[in-house]
Formats: sequence, structure tokens, C-alpha cells
Amino acid sequence: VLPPEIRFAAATVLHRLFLCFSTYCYYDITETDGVSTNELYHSVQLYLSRSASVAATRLSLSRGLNSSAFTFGLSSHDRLVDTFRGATATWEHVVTQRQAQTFSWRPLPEEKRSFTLRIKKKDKPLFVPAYLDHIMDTATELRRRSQERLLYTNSRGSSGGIESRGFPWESVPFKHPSTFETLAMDPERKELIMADLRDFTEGKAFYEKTGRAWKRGYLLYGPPGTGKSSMIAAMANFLGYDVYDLELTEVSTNSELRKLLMKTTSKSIIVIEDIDCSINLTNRGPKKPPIDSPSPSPEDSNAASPKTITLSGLLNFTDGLWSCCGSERIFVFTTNHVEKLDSALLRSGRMDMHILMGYCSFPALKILMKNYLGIDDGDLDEKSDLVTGLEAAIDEAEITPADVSEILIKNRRRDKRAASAELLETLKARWEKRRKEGGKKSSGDGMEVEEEEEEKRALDSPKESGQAMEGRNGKDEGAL
Ligand SMILES: Nc1ncnc2c1ncn2[C@@H]1O[C@H](COP(=O)(O)OP(=O)(O)OP(=O)(O)O)[C@@H](O)[C@H]1O
Ligand SMILES: [Mg+2]
Repeated sequence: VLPPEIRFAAATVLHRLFLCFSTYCYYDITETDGVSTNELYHSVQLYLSRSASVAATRLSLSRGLNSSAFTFGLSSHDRLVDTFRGATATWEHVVTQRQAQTFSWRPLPEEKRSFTLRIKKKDKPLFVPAYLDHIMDTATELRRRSQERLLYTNSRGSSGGIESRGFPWESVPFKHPSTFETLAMDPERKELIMADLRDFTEGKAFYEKTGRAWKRGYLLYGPPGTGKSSMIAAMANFLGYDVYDLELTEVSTNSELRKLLMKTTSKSIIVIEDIDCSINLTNRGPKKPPIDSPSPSPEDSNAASPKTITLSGLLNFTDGLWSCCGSERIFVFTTNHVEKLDSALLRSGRMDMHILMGYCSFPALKILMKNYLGIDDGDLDEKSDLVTGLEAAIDEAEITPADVSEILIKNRRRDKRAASAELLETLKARWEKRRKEGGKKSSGDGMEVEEEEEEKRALDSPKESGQAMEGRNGKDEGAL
């Protein structure tokens, strides 16, 4: 009989041998790593919870406060198989009781929990670290989706100095109900914008490869009440991003603007509403920087006007070196007067996509009727007088979606038919009024059409949009 030390040594050697010849290798990811919690453990848990709901037989369930999603977890010794780039990873959740523990309610966990990852040795280069990165990224994403998002603002009731509390942004939970589903606009254009956003979020590799900062700019323009703010909310809800609503009038210098930018997180939408009102874009005269030269250094601009924020400061904000601290940023500017904006702001690369939010069209009207009156496409008889009447009247009435919404809200308790008829009456009255107002308007119509066409071009090829806009500014009306 062998003495215990030798038995132990033999077992160790055998175990080592076994590991050498085994085709697998194992990684233990424990819940606590010494004293601090192991971030990877929680990420793995979240990551696996995605597929656990279908594959495993016994699950633990949880739901965080204010979260809208349930989280599944693996029970002890349950296994789950995941694949990554064609290779297989087997996960096991291992829960062991801590030794020599009497039952107690102390906060120290009496179980030791860990995940064991088993992969083939030959797959090692594939899994470490790419797979682990993938897990961390997915988990971050899941966390973001299940969590409440935030709406940040830099505006202060009193002008108590923007840095007085260290963090220049204040936040509230962001719960705007607007989505692309409820947004009234032509479905094809909506689809284009959604595809663009999707491309952007999935474009990490592309942006790295091309050496571009991972950001995108959208300019939303159009009359009041056409859904610009609703569109921003829809974008945020679609992507699951936080929103930073930047009040430019509260910012007094360019460097303050830069500090604000530095304190924003990745995966966020930075919004400047009514950009033509918040910064004086016409009054700059000779100080306006040439489009392609780099903006002056902050010292220069500060010397020139110590207490103003300049166009160059704003351009730096969206386009300069600082704009890429953090990544996955979306800039959205809105304006009611696109013609007032400086062409430097409109050139491509700064605002990648120019989106016209125009008067309500018939496809947009159908979405509003569905939202407010519950009238589905199937309920509409395309040949009926009511529907053809609406289709003709809506374009001529030049009415904003906000005004249509008002009419529909007023009539939402009536039956669908009566409410639609009432809407038609109102539209016709508006049409009539517009016609009476005279021929002056007709040239305006022409502009609208051209803008629409331009808009389509802008949507088709964002690169051209800046030039298209500039071109139009220089063109006279004779072309119409
Ligand atoms: N395209 C739209 N789809 C759905 N609802 C809309 C749309 N446009 C406007 N509305 C409704 O009208 C209201 C005002 O719209 P919103 O605030 O988005 O307009 P806006 O274009 O931002 O106007 P402003 O230029 O004055 O800021 C919203 O609460 C929304 O209910
Ligand atoms: Mg608005």
C-alpha cells in the first residue's frame, strides 16, 4: 500500500497526463475573484441567459426593478452548448457549497459559483480573447436593452456655472413612447433611415477599416409639428441609446462645449434642437472659417470673443479630434429653416443624412389613422369616395402630422367612419382656404417638390447631400 503522499503525487501526475492528452481545455470563471466581483462572470451569466430559455431544463428566473425583461439563469451543473464562428463551446454552471459552513444569513455567499468553459484545444486561438470579447459586448448590449435609458440635459435653472457639481449633465429616465412604428412618414423613407441606423450600429469593423470616427450625423429639417423630435425619440428607442439634449444657449464658450462632449457616453444620441435659433449663424461675417481649413485653436476663438460659442466651436464639436472620444455617437441637429444654416455645417461628413420632415402625406396619414382610430390597411376600401377624397385632399391641404393628430384625437371616440369623414371635411376646408389665398403659393408647391426630390437623392447617396443643398442655395428659381 502506497503512502498517501505518493498516492496524491501519482494522482496529480495522472491528472496532468490526462489533461495533456485530452483534446479539451477548461476555463473556470468564478463569481468572485479574490475580494472583488468578477465582471466576466456576470457577463457570461447574462450572455447565456439569452439562449438558456430554450436549451436548458432547469432555470433560475429573475427580473430587475424597473426592467421590462425577465432574465434566465442556469441552475447548478446544467450545461449549455454555444457555437462561435463554427466552433463549439460547452458551458457548465458549477455551484459548490463552501466547506465548514454552518447555516447563516450573513451576506457572504455560502456557495461558490462559477462557470466552466470547455473548448477544444485547437480552437483556443479562436476563443481567447475573441469569444470573451464577444460575450462582454453582448452582455453590455443586453444590459442596455433591459435597463432604463436616460435623457440628459445641460440646462440649468440658475446659471450657477456648468461645472459646479462636477458633472455637467443632469439626467432623467427617458420614456418617450415614439417609435418608428408610430412615426407617420412614408414607409420607404422610414425603412431607409432604419437601415442606415442599423448599418451604423453594426459598422464597427467598417469604421475601423476606413479610419473614420464611429459617428454619424443627421439633420432633420421641416416645418414645426412634422415629427422631428418624435423622430429623435424613435431613433433612441430603436437603438436603445441614451439621449443628450444639448441646450446650446446654456453653453458660453467653445471649451465648455468640448467638456460637455467629453462627458457623454458611447452609444448615445447627441441632439441640438433648433440649431438656427441656438447659435447665431448669420452674424458671424468675416469670422466665419473657410470650409476646409481646420478650425482655429480655442485660444484664437476665445481671444476674439471670450464669451460666445462660435460656429467653428460647433464644427469642432461634431467633427474635430474630440468628437471621437468615445464611439458610436449619433449627432442629430434639427431646424425649421435649413436655408439659414451655414454650408460648412451641411457639408457631407458632418451631417451624413439630411432628412426632410414634411407635411403629412397619404401613407403617413394611414399610419396616423391606424394609431389614433385603429383603422388598419384592410379596413380601407381604396376605391371608396372617402379614401380617394382623403388621398387627394391630404397633399393639397399641406397639413402637418401634428395638426392631423389633433383632429384625430378630437374624434377618436366616434366610430371610424364618422371620424374619417370629419377629417376629410377639415382637410377640404384647408385646401379651399389655401386655394383662396391665391396663386402666390403655387411657386411654393414647386419648391416642395424639388425639396422632396432632393431629399430622395440625399437619402440615396448621403455623400451628395451636402452639395445638393449648397447647389440649391445658389440656384435661382428659374429652374423650377
Ligand atoms: N411624423 C409624425 N408621426 C407621428 N406623430 C407626429 C408626427 N409629427 C408630429 N407628430 C405629433 O405631433 C406632436 C409634435 O411633434 P414633434 O414635437 O415631433 O414636432 P417637431 O417637428 O419636433 O416640431 P418643432 O419643429 O416645433 O420642434 C408630437 O407629439 C406627435 O404626437
Ligand atoms: Mg421639436
